[in-house]
Amino acid sequence: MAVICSKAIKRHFRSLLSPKIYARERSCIAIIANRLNLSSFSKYSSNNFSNSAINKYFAINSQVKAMGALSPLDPSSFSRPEVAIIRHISLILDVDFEKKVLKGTADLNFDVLQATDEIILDVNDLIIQSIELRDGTKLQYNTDQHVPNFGSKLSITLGNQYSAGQKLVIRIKYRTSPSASALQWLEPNQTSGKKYPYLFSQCQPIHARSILPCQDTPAVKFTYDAEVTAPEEFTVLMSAVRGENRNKTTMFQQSVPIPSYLLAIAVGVLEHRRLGPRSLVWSEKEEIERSAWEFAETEKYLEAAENLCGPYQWGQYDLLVLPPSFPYGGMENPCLTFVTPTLLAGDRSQADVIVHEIMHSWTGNLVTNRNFEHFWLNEGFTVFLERKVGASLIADAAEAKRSRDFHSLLGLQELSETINGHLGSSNPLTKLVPDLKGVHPDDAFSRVPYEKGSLFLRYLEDLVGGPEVFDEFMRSYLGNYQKRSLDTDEFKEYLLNYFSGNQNLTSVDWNAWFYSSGMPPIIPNYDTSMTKAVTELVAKIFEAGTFSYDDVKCFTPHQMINLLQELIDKDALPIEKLRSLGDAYKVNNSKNSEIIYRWLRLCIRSRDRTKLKEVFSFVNQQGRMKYVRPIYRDLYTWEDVRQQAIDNFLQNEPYMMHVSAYTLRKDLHLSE
Ligand SMILES: CC/C=C\C/C=C\C[C@@H](O)/C=C/C=C/C=C\[C@@H](O)CCCC(=O)O
Ligand SMILES: [Zn+2]
Repeated sequence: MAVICSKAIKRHFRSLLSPKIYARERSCIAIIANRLNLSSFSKYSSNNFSNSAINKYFAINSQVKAMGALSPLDPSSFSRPEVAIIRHISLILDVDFEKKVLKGTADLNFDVLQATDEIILDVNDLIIQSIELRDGTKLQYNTDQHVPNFGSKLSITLGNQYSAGQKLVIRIKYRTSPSASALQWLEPNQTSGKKYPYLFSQCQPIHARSILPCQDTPAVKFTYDAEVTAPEEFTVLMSAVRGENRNKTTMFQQSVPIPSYLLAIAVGVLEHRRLGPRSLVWSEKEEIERSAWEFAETEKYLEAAENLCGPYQWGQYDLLVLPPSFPYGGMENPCLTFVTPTLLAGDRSQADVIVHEIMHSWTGNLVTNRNFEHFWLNEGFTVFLERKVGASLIADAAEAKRSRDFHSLLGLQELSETINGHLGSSNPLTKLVPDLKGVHPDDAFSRVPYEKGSLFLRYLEDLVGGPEVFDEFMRSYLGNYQKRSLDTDEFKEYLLNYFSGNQNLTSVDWNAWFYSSGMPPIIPNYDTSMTKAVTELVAKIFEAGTFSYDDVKCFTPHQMINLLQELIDKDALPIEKLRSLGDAYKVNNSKNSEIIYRWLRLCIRSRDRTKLKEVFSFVNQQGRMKYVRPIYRDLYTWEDVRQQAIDNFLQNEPYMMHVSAYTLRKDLHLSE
């Protein structure tokens, strides 16, 4: 159908345009023809092909032309690192809370790899003031048409031909825009102290280009230093080792090469407490004691991680507890993990998020996906290692194995909800390695790379002989690819070479694992002893009408999560039954956000209107997308409250981070 459609569209344009224009636009028409679906085509092929349709064609045309400039190596970047690659960036930033802008000077240090007289970078929403060489020679530059969400291609003319092997430093003076997609500028009333504003960034996947002109692809890794000036009362933190602070200016140094998505900055009125020899926890004063208690075991996790993966290479490992609008559980910014305050459960039950972020110090941060189609190499490996390290903290070997398998089963449960519930099993975004041409990585984000990826590694581990051999392989892989980026094919080749005598690997259907949509082709034989009690209780819940705290009093917080998630996957319970379950199992007054989130979803599913106030207050008080997005999607399916959900979103949108507003608009069908 696609071929017929594409040929028909080409024929149609040929009949409409003059031969001269058709010849000029031919290659663009071919791209458009391959991208448009049949329903869009019918708009173009209607008999009264109006002026507005022609205008629309030219608008699409120039956008497709601009998108055609995206790199063949990374579908999310315009840059051309194969020509000249950034090795180091020196940044000078001035934080202006009044105007909500960063004023910056970036010295980009390149190694030229191919003869060239041009450098191409990614920018989004930046105001460029000047571009010059180190000797002050001004350079000409051009910013191409803006492609929504991808930004623009910035082409810099060097004036002279540079040859392979030469070094080149380009100085760019610029300003960010108040709407920079990587930055959230918080008003004082969005902070705990309510007195000072706050700034934080989220560059993953492709938002660094809204903070500085760069090669915004994880194929490129660079070291950086920075000098950041902010008003007196504020502390500036970055994804780097913090140096001295003089005259409102703080110095930073990151001497391990990082991809652009790991650049990070936070500026607020902050306090800190020591957690261990290489760790501080930072937050506003109001959260600092709770944070220091919740994350007190950080050094223990770091040591367990080092036992598995080798020495921690980043020097410092600090935590920053952000204001509630931070959109993720955690972000693995090097030297300084960013975390949501929803982790402050008061029982250390969300320590797995900290272990996850620590494991990124090896997988993701040292060994990095080449582009976001291979995101599973970051996240699947990290989840896999997180569960190994989590288990290694349990003294009893049999219990450790049971616990590892239990957490894998929880992951499988989330994967199943994502694939069978939310995305649909034929959705191409359920492939382990999706095609991201024309797809923004934020639109592709789901649990799939995390859980399908880690499950695949567990399948391989079982196949090659278990943890003893596979742990050795992991260390070899990490050593080989550290400070580099790779793709899925390179991983496969490395594994097959490493285990070259192992016949079991001949049975792996690589194509199915990497490129089939839906659930994984094979599910490992996990130990179900910790889910058994939950499965039995679920059966009882659907039969019995009465509940007692005795049913769950021996459950760990994660078994409680397992139970609620099981109920989410089943038919909605009648309201009265759900209410008495909530009272008996004391979920109504839980402090654990993982439990509250699932409980509120169950209440929505049972259409309990009396819980709506609590539901809206939960989504308005914190912005962790893992919670907020499924709740809004559930509310959208409840027709009677759909408009209320949309109104609530629109009212709160101005206080959300870019990525939250962007994805929620789609979840609520307010944008495509
Ligand atoms: C195949 C997937 C394709 C693209 C995804 C690439 C980037 C995803 C982008 O949207 C950014 C993700 C950032 C994630 C940061 C932290 C997460 O690990 C948090 C997980 C959810 C949570 O616990 O809140
Ligand atoms: Zn992660």
